[in-house]
Parts: sequence; structure tokens; C-alpha cells
Amino acid sequence: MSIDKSAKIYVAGHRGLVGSAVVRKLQSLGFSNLLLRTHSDLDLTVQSSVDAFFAAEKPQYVILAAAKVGGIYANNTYPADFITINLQIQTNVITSSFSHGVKKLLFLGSSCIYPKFAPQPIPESALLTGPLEPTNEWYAIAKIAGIKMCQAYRLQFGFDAISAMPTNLYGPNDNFHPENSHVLPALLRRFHEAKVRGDERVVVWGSGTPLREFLHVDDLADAVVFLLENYSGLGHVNVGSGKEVSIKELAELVKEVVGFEGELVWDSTKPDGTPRKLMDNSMIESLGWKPKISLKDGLGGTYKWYLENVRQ
Ligand SMILES: NC(=O)C1=CN([C@@H]2O[C@H](COP(=O)(O)OP(=O)(O)OC[C@H]3O[C@@H](n4cnc5c(N)ncnc54)[C@H](OP(=O)(O)O)[C@@H]3O)[C@@H](O)[C@H]2O)C=CC1
Ligand SMILES: C[C@H]1O[C@H](OP(=O)(O)OP(=O)(O)OC[C@H]2O[C@@H](n3cnc4c(=O)[nH]c(N)nc43)[C@H](O)[C@@H]2O)[C@@H](O)[C@@H](O)C1=O
Repeated sequence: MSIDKSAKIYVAGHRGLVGSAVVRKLQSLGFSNLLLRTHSDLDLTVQSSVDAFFAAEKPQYVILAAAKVGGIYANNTYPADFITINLQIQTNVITSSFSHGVKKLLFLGSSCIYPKFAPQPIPESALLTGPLEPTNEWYAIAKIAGIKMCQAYRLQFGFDAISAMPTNLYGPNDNFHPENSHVLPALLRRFHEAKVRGDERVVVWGSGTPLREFLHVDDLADAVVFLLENYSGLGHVNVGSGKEVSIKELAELVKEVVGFEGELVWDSTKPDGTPRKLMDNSMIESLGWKPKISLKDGLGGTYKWYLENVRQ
């Protein structure tokens, strides 16, 4: 089904990594009626404000890319924030979308919903088959609840709510905070600052052995629009690149892209997190979608974006 280009589409979290990429994608496709609100205009944790917004604006489609998001350190340090804020945002947006007649909603989860020792590559059916990774279980529980809410509203009311589970993402508008960000933006910034200062060493967290699958956010945005137009099933859908690298390989690649010439030092006091997290992407591929951007190209583009938009 292709969505009418004048349909009113609310992209929640449009200034974040994912939301901004979804907006770029929708605009490039000619969608002309996007509904956008900043966090300060509309706090999605406040149920009465969210409901009043939906009552007044009546969006037809909703892409839920607003969330409390962070890397391994932030997830491990602020468990109460991660579970509470995410449960509040998603509950408010899903319930108001349903009660104000939204035609279709897409909820974004994360590959951290799967058990720490899930079979690799991880199929959608691995959900709730084992214990979670402790560093992000609070966030994961909220995301699992989001998937289940979409399913419950579909089963009880026929509400067309779907869930996409992206792997680790990166790209323009990422969070480059030194501690709270994900590994890729954290390393881009750390290597860049070390190069500028002429440092001999850069510290990287953990052992370097964990494996991660990275997807450029423009590929994810393409998948989000694809799923909105082509998928209306009960089950959630994995969205990944199908390619994994070790954190050590990633650090070497970032070092090369940035042009840092010193050495890497591993900080073993920092957690490794899940040892491996490669998703089985055969469901979305069988629907007809696949990613286009390689890690090397995506990293180069993201470093360029960082130089033009973030560095002081
Ligand atoms: N980044 C990644 O690697 C991955 C992300 N995802 C998922 O994608 C989605 C988007 O993540 P990402 O773009 O990276 O996150 P970002 O932190 O980049 O963006 C999140 C957005 O949500 C907004 N937001 C947060 N709290 C509120 C609130 N109470 N009211 C209104 N707006 C709010 C933020 O605004 P403000 O900054 O002003 O608070 C921000 O614009 C999330 O659901 C996440 O779980 C899934 C897998 C991997
Ligand atoms: C997307 C996913 O993101 C989070 O999980 P994660 O995959 O573990 O994410 P991460 O990017 O923070 O770390 C990946 C690996 O990289 C290592 N690492 C090295 N050096 C740095 C570093 O400087 N910063 C960070 N953050 N990690 C580093 C780090 O020790 C770890 O081994 C979830 O909490 C949850 O939010 C979620 O869903």
C-alpha cells in the first residue's frame, strides 16, 4: 500500500538520530504534511498533553522515534529513567493514537530486547526465551512492553500498530556525548579530539571482543517507510545490516577514518555488555527490503557531518 503524499504523519522525536532521518526520507519522497513537535513544545511523558495534542491535530500515521536513549554506560547508570520514561512515552503515544483514530503506528524498539545469549543471528522468535543483558534490561523491558502493547491493541481492537527492531544505529544527529552516547559516535569524537590535541593514546572501553552489527540511520529510515507502506503483521520485524564487526575492528576503522596515528588502550573496568548481537534480517529481506550503505562509507559521511556540525 502506498501512503498518500498529503497524509498527516506525526514523527515523534524528529530532532533525534532516527526521527531526523525519517523526516529527511519522508521529505525526499514528497510527503508534505509532517506533524512535528520538539520536546519542549510537547513532553510525551505527560499523558494529558499528549492526549490533547492528538485530539487537536488528529494525525493519520505515527512514527514513534521519541525515547530515552543512550549507550551502555547511560543504560547501566540511569535504570529508573530508562524504564520509566520509555514506558510513559510509548504508553501515552500508543493509547492516544488508538483513541484518536490514527490509521497506523510504527513503534521503534531495539535489538537489546533479545536474550543475552540468544542464538546468532537472532530471529524474531528469540524474544522472551532467556535472561536479558543486565546493562540494559530496564530499557529492554520497556521496549518489550511496547511491542506487546502494539500486539495487544491489534488483537483486541484491530489497531494497525507495528514494531521495528533496529540494530545499533549511527549517522547525522547522533548523540556525541563522551559518556552517555553509543560506541560509534563516542569513538569518532574521542579519536578526533585526540588527533587535534596530538595525543599518543586513545582509551576504548571494555575488551574489544564484543561483536556488534551497525546500520546507517538513512538505511533505517528507508526501512521504516518501507514497513509503514508494506507490513501490517502482529510480529515485530528486525532491521539490521547483516554485517558484524568486533569493537576492536570498529575502533581501528574509526582511527583510520579520523586519521589518528597513536595507539589504542583498553579500559577493562568498563562493561562489555552483550558478547554478540547479530540479527537475523531474513523477514524484512523476504518482504523486499535491504540496506545500501556500507560501514566504511557511513562512517566517513558521519565524520564529515560531525566536523561540519558538532565540533567546536
Ligand atoms: N541509536 C541507536 O543506536 C538505536 C536507537 N533505537 C531506537 O530508535 C528510537 C530513536 O532513537 P534515537 O534517534 O537514537 O534517539 P535520540 O536520543 O537521538 O532521539 C530521541 C528523541 O526523542 C526526544 N524525546 C525524548 N524524551 C522526550 C519526551 N519526554 N518528550 C518529547 N520528546 C522526547 C528527544 O528530544 P530531546 O533530545 O529534546 O530530549 C529526541 O529528539 C528509540 O526508540 C530507540 O530505542 C533502536 C536501536 C538502536
Ligand atoms: C543500541 C544498544 O546500545 C546499548 O548497547 P550496546 O550495544 O552495548 O551499546 P554501546 O554502543 O554503548 O557499546 C557497544 C560496545 O562498545 C564498547 N565501547 C568501547 N568504547 C566505548 C565508548 O567510548 N562508549 C560506549 N558507549 N561504548 C564503548 C562497549 O563497552 C560495548 O562493548 C544498549 O545499552 C541499548 O541502548 C541498545 O539498544
